[in-house]
Amino acid sequence: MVATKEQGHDVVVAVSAMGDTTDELIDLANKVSPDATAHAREFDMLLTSGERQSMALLAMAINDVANERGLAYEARSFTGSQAGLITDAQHGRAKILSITPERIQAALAEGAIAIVAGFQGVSKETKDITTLGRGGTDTTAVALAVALDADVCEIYTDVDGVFTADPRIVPTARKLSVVAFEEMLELAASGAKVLHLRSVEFARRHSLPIHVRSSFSTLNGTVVKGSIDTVSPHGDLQPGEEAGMEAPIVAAIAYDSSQAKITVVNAPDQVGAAAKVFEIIAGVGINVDMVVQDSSAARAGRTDITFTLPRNDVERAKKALDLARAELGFEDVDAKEMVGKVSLIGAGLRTQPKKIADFFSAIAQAGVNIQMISTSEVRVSVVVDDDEVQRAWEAAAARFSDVAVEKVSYGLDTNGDTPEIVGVAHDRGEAKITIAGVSDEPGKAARIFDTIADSGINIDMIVQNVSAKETGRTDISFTLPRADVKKARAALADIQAEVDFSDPVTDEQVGKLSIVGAGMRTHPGITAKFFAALAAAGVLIRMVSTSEIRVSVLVSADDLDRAVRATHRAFGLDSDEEAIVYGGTGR
Ligand SMILES: Nc1ncnc2c1ncn2[C@@H]1O[C@H](COP(=O)(O)OP(=O)(O)O)[C@@H](O)[C@H]1O
Ligand SMILES: N[C@@H](CC(=O)OP(=O)(O)O)C(=O)O
Repeated sequence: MVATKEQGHDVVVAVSAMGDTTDELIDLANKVSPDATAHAREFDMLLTSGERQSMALLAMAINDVANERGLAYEARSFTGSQAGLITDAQHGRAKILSITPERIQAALAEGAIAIVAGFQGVSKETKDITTLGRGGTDTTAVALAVALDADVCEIYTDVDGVFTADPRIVPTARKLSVVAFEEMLELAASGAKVLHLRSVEFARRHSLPIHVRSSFSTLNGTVVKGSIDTVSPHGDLQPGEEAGMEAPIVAAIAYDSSQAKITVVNAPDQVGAAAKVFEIIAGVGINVDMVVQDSSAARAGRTDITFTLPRNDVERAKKALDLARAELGFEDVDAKEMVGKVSLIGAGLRTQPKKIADFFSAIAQAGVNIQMISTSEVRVSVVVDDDEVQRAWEAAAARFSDVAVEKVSYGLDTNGDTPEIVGVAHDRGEAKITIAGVSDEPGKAARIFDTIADSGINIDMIVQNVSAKETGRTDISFTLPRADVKKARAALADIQAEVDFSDPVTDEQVGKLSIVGAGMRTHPGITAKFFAALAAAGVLIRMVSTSEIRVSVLVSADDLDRAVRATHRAFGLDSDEEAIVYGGTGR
């Protein structure tokens, strides 16, 4: 900081709490009150004190250095509220509405270093102190950088940058020098906690580069910048003025009617089954797009694996799979040549699930049945019958009026230079809920996810796999933060009779593993390679979901670390040197 200031730059610093301070404050609150978080206003007031300690102490330390060296500047600390960070009134997960950083600008104009307490703001409506949610200091830093029109936002952490995997799990992970915004979004959303998801989203909206680097060394870290997405508009995505700086944005509704879908019906649910299916497909040079698989306890050791692919490749894929029927032990290959995909493209979709629910409900109201779902931070896609694509798209476009509408076609972009994947991320904080026996009619998924969204729960993976068997029933599975399981079950119980499904089954012993990279759009066989690595490590895949540039699988919690290492190795990401983790837990 001092060095940067001495180079003639204006410097604003956002600080987090020291060490385990935030966790200690939470423990303290729990000792005083049995249900501390119920006192939402006071809980937030308490938690913001950790950052206030850091900012004041840091300002003193810098001022001492300046005095000692006879330098002509000072450091001044500001709370989030003093820095003009205006939020909505949702305690514990407040969203930034606007920033009016006049006091910071005045301090800079007087030559001071401004130090701002991270992770906090003040509610526009109630004037109460709010917090942005755990890890929110990254978001404070990026938001301030945007508001102050800074050249770059540097995020200091306890590793040298963003690595190809968490260096705590994979010591031979490699540091990436540059990562595109969409790739970083997928990594952060998949558990790479080195950057807070919301901070990446914020930076992407405003095209502000982030430099992730170590607090303990002066090495260059990782720069997050640039877009790989040719479909989604990027740059200055602007939400409506009232909605605030983090409001979800729907930038486009896209559709593609050149797809086909194949379901491998009743495959044995055992290690290596999915790997074999995709090895066969990759072997005939076909690139798959969406993949879903969900093994539910109700299916007694059997699972369906469904994927979409270019229509021209269907016959070839079906033939190749049929030849391997005996080896693979599945019952049937069901090919549907005429399906299409409708996608909602935008920003902040996952952290504000209401938009996803709206999308499903618009399609349901048009009487169109959803056959497959895939979700990511920047895109939600559904597969529907080809002759209903147009209708589904029109309904969605009407619901999200004022948005750009695009027609995109499926295909490979041919830039072969991109690496297959940039990294592997993992997450141990999720649980899986399966709702079996949902009748396969328009509107059911919409009702379920609308209810979950109303409880303020962010859903992660969603898999709905319409079985080729004519049962008229489907299973819907999704993953969510483990802490929200109780709330979700209560919400589901309320609509169980109305929507009509069997008792939801919860599994908390799960871990999620994802591979991320723009390269998977150009390299066929990535899914096969991923699944083969898991099979070789003896890891059973329990659920699969994909986005354009990510493949995620759910595995047993006990298998997670092993699975991460095996995958990292299989994609040739291991480095000869061990990464340095500088200690400290940084909470
Ligand atoms: N792909 C990754 N690259 C770098 N670090 C990662 C990655 N995935 C997970 N991490 C973890 O993120 C940690 C840094 O995040 P965090 O502790 O939240 O930082 P801070 O407390 O400094 O904000 C690292 O110590 C590392 O274990
Ligand atoms: N202190 C807050 C905010 C924060 O950003 O923390 P960290 O930088 O340690 O992730 C928390 O623990 O959530």
